[in-house]
Amino acid sequence: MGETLRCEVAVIGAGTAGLAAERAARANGASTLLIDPAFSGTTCATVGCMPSKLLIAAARRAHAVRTAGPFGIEVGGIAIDGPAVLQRVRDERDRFARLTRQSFEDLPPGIAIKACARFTAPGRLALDDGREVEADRVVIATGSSPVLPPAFAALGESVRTSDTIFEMDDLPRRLAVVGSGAIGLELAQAFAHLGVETTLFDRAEHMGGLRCARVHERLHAIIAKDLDLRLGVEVTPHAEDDGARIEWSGGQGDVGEAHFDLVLAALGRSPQLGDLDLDAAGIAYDEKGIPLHDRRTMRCGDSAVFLAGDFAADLPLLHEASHDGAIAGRNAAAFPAPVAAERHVPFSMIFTEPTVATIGAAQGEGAVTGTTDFDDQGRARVEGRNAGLLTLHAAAPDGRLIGADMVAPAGEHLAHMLAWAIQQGRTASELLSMPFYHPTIEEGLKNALRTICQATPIDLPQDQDAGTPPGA
Ligand SMILES: Cc1cc2nc3c(=O)[nH]c(=O)nc-3n(C[C@H](O)[C@H](O)[C@H](O)COP(=O)(O)OP(=O)(O)OC[C@H]3O[C@@H](n4cnc5c(N)ncnc54)[C@H](O)[C@@H]3O)c2cc1C
Ligand SMILES: NC(=O)c1ccc[n+]([C@@H]2O[C@H](COP(=O)([O-])OP(=O)(O)OC[C@H]3O[C@@H](n4cnc5c(N)ncnc54)[C@H](O)[C@@H]3O)[C@@H](O)[C@H]2O)c1
Repeated sequence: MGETLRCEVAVIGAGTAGLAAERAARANGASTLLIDPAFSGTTCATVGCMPSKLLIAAARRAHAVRTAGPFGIEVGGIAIDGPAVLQRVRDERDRFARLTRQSFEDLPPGIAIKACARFTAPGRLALDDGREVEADRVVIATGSSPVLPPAFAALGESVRTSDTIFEMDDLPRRLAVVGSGAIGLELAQAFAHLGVETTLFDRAEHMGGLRCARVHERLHAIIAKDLDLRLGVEVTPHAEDDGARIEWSGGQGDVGEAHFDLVLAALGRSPQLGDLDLDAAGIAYDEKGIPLHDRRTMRCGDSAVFLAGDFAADLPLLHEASHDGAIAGRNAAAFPAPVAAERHVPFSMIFTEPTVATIGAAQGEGAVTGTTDFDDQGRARVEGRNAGLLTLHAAAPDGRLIGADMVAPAGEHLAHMLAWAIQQGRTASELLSMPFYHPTIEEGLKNALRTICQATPIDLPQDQDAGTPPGA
């Protein structure tokens, strides 16, 4: 029998969510243990947010240079040095991962336990090094991993997921990206802008979780200019000596096959259940194995188990993982009197050019929708980034903003502004009372806001000008 470690709060998984949970539990006075088999860095730093944004940054440079012609700037002989692009991605990524690992070293002695955990009973964990943990409360924060169905796994060396794509030595010549969610869209466009001949497939007709059909139509037109886009198709992969052959067929008569050097499977992520053995934890879970929990407390039923991060499969995003962790950690420490937290407005972005974002509620019954078209918006046109559409949804009768869908230039800034306004319960009229600098992309929002004002009894504030300066 190995050693038994005891604590008030044990956190399983040292990713963004687990680190936040341990920090919060300790700050609230609990004795803690943080258990992870690797302590190699978070998904965000090692294979997620940061390497993907680094690749996108290189792609943006390449795209900007290639599209400089209309500004009277001719750049001849553009050469993309694939190994150098990927090396910078890894070098910068490794720096972020190193900083994350340093934060493990800052943990008080004895808290980090390098092992894989599984439940043997409520409040009891077996570690794979033979030790046991007895904890009054447990936070599960084991994250998620890429889905790779057997037909794709059978491609061997010719298939990559986001876990392995950044380890390539060089860019492929022809790439198939299967899955047009956040990962597929971001990486397919980035590789295409880096000169890789790219085809993006999805069995669904809709990309990137956009809810508004008009915004999706605009996204479709933008992405289809960058790469070969095939939505609504079933894909069958076949291994070949020097890559893979993809056969596809769809309801619209889109049938074909092509050879690719590499396939990127971006088919979604599933929670890392591993051999946690949730039955032994004494908690109820759904058909996918996700424990039933309350998002405001992150507590599973009336048990002493809490969830945080991608494992909870609510909104698998970085800012939600850290918020989950803070809520779960505090409540695990405060047990048995959990505090219900206000959750952020649901808010997700996809870092394509232009940016895709969905915020809050979709266009629904009773909602008033205003639109901003960026195809001819002043500042967007000045910058040669005039492509995109934004729909802004407000509740009747007061024009309180409730949600937005967009594919928009400077979308990451617009999306933040709107997410904050929506979370604060602001009305269209209140936003129009704020200063809008000229000429900016933000100014474009006025169109959508004014439409909402006109459709509600609370019209444009009387002390605000209703005119439009040139290029607004
Ligand atoms: C390619 C990609 C790009 C992304 N880009 C963005 C983005 O731009 N913006 C954004 O907001 N989000 C993005 N995300 C999502 C974001 O990275 C995740 O939501 C976030 O990292 C989840 O953190 P986590 O703590 O839940 O999981 P993780 O960081 O994965 O941590 C889970 C930890 O649990 C450990 N573990 C697993 N099983 C056990 C066990 N049995 N015992 C002990 N430990 C265990 C693992 O070793 C790991 O360290 C991206 C994700 C990917 C894949
Ligand atoms: N910018 C960001 O915030 C960002 C970036 C990347 C990832 N992420 C996070 O990572 C999560 C996972 O991303 P993802 O893109 O892998 O998942 P996803 O669930 O968003 O998209 C998966 C896509 O694959 C398609 N698909 C599944 N099986 C298929 C098959 N056999 N053939 C064809 N198409 C198939 C689905 O229809 C879907 O469109 C996201 O939900 C997001 O939370 C966030």
